[in-house]
Amino acid sequence: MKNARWQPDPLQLQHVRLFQNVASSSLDQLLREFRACELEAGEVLLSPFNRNQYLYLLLEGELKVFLGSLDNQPVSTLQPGECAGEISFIDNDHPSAYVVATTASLVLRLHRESLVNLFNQSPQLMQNLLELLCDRVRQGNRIILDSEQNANLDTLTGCFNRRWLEHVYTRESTRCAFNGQALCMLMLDVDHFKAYNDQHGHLAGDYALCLVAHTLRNQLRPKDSMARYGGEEFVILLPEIDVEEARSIGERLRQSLEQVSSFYSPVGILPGVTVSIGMAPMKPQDSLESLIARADSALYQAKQQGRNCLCG
Ligand SMILES: Nc1nc2c(ncn2[C@@H]2O[C@H](COP(=O)(O)OP(=O)(O)OP(=O)(O)O)[C@@H](O)[C@H]2O)c(=O)[nH]1
Repeated sequence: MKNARWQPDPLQLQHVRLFQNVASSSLDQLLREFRACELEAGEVLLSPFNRNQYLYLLLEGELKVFLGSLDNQPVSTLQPGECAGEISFIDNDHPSAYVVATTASLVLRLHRESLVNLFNQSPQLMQNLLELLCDRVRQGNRIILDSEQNANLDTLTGCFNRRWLEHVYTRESTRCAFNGQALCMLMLDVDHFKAYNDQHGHLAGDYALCLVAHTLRNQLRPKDSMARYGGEEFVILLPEIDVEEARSIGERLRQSLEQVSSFYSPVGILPGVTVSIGMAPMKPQDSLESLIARADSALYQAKQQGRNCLCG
C-alpha cells in the first residue's frame, strides 16, 4: 500500500456512508485525521493473520471480502463509499475476514488512535459508525443462516438431506410419543436406476431424481418431512399417521410416479421411473437407525416382490 495524493472532493464524499449528514464544517477538520492510500489489484488489505489498527473508506475501485480462505467464493463486494476493517479497528483484534482489492483502488485510512478525537468532534459520525457495525452484524447472521440451510439441503433435488433427517426425527418422534400419536416412515428407492442411467445418461438420471423429489413433495403435508437419504433413496416421515393411512399414502405416492410415463427435461423427453417403498411404524424406544432398519427391510421385500410396490 502506497501513500497517495488526494484532494477532498465533496461529490465523492457524499457517497461515503460514514460521513453522511456530518456538518461540512466538522468534516474538513475530520478529514485531517485520514490518509489517502493506493492499493494495487490483488493486494490484500486485511487478513485474519494481521492485527488491524485502521478503518478504511473505499473511494475508488473495488474490494472483495473472503471468509476462511482466499480460495473460497467472496461473501461480499465493497463499492466506493463503503468501509472495511471497522470491527477490528474498534476492538483492536484480528480481522475475521480477508479483504482484497480486485482492481487498483483508492482508500482513506484512519488510525484507531484518532477514534476518540473523532467521536468528540462529531456525534453524527459515531452514529454512522454504529449503523455500519449493525449492518455487519446482520450480514454475519444472514451468512450463518444461509450456510446452515445449505448444509441441510441436497443441492440436486432441493430436498433436505440425511443430516437434517436426524434433527427432524428427534423433534417429531418426541412430539408424537409425548402426544400418544403414531409416526410412520416410508423409504423409497427408484427401480432399476442403474439401467436408467446406463440407457439415458447420468444427467437424465439426475433429472429423473428431481422429478421423483418434486412429484412426492407436492403431495405431502407441511408437517411431513422428506429427505434424500442416499443416491436414489428417499425417506419420508409421516407424523400423526397410523399404519393403514401410511400404507395408503405410500400407495398413492407410488401410483403418482407410475402414472408419469414421460416428462420434459433440458435433455429432451425422458421416460418416467417407478419406486419401491418400504413402510415401518415407529415403536416405543425406536431410534432413527432402528426405524430406518425396519423400513429398509420392508423395502428389500418390495424389491424382492418385483418392484414398483409397497411392503410393510
Ligand atoms: N444420475 C444419478 N444416478 C445416481 C445418483 N446417485 C446414485 N445414482 C445411481 O443409482 C444407481 C443405483 O443402482 P443400484 O443400487 O444398483 O440399484 P438399481 O439399479 O436402482 O436397482 P434396484 O434398486 O434393485 O431396482 C447407481 O448406478 C448409482 O450410480 C445421482 O445423484 N444421479
